[in-house]
Amino acid sequence: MADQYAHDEARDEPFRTPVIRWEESPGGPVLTLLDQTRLPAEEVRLVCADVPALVRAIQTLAVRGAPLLGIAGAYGVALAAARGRDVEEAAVLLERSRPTAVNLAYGVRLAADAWRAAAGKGAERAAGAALTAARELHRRDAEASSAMAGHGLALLDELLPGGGGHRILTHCNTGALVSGGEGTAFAVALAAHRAGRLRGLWVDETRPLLQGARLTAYEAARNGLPYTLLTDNAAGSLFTAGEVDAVLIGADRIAADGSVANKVGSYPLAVLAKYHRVPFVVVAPTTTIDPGTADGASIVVEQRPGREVTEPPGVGGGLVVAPPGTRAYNPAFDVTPPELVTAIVTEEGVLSPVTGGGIAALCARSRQVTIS
Ligand SMILES: CSC[C@@H](O)[C@@H](O)C(=O)COP(=O)(O)O
Repeated sequence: MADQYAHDEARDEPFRTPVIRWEESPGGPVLTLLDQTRLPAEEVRLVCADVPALVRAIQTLAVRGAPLLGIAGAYGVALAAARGRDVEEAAVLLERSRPTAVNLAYGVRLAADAWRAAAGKGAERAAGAALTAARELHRRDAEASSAMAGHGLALLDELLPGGGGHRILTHCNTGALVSGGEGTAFAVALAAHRAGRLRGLWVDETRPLLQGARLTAYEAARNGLPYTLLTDNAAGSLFTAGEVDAVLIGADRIAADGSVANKVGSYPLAVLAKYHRVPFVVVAPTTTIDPGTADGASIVVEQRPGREVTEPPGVGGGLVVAPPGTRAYNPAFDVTPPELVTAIVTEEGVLSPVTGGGIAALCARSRQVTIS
């Protein structure tokens, strides 16, 4: 079955449009985003001149993925401050725009705290402080990416000592499109590829919005990874065929007990992995760990419009796949309990999710903003 992997020619050019960038324009500062709803067809630049535009971009998933949502949220606060808008109101709007990825609240609060701390020094200094906080988060996320890639590859090599190269299954999109750097789970696969130790990357298409097919396959192709796309419901047959050595996913929120919220479809993969004795590894920066959420049941899972299922926007545009009036269940995420998670790779090292106290202690040490 190894021949099924597609070997694409390496195409190393960067995205034509930055994933996220603060820019000065004649009308004032703007936030420039790569519109992820238009990928892979075209790389289109989306310009947000105010917070309502950024909130729309977040809710339509033009900008998405936990670490990038944090960075976008922080820049959003800086944008409101720089444009003389009501920063407290902007922070609330941004934080509420999507509920599950804790990074969004983290980024918003980081920049808002910096703005508040400098508020006594005048509007300009306070706006500058918010922007500095956003830039610092952006930079730290890039550093976290490379650290996670290193720790993740070392873990894979330890868990899978055979010399034949790793066959990794991944879900959703966790690469450069969601991060200040090269991402989370995808960055580990990329590091394995660069080290000559990636035999193949299995990419779940990730229904209904197809982040795997549209975005991960796009990033894999651009980086010359040996990858193969599959429908989400084909994963079971891959495990049965012994074609998966490890599952690598990202996370949107990790509760203090080690429960992991990630793109819907992650939990079934964890169950499959457990049954087939395959490591299930979560790769996430410490900003995704939330000591303020006690357990998996306390994680708020975003419910998205049923229309995304009955008329999937990424599938042929306007294609209707169910009879008119069909109700659809469309949670954006599911929660994997800690006992199904082999390890959590962070920039600080590898954690065991069964030591929930250890996770909370790590958060307390590494975070400047507490989310509760
Ligand atoms: C590093 S990304 C981890 C998660 O944010 C990712 O797997 C995911 O679930 C993203 O969901 P999305 O709804 O596309 O924002």
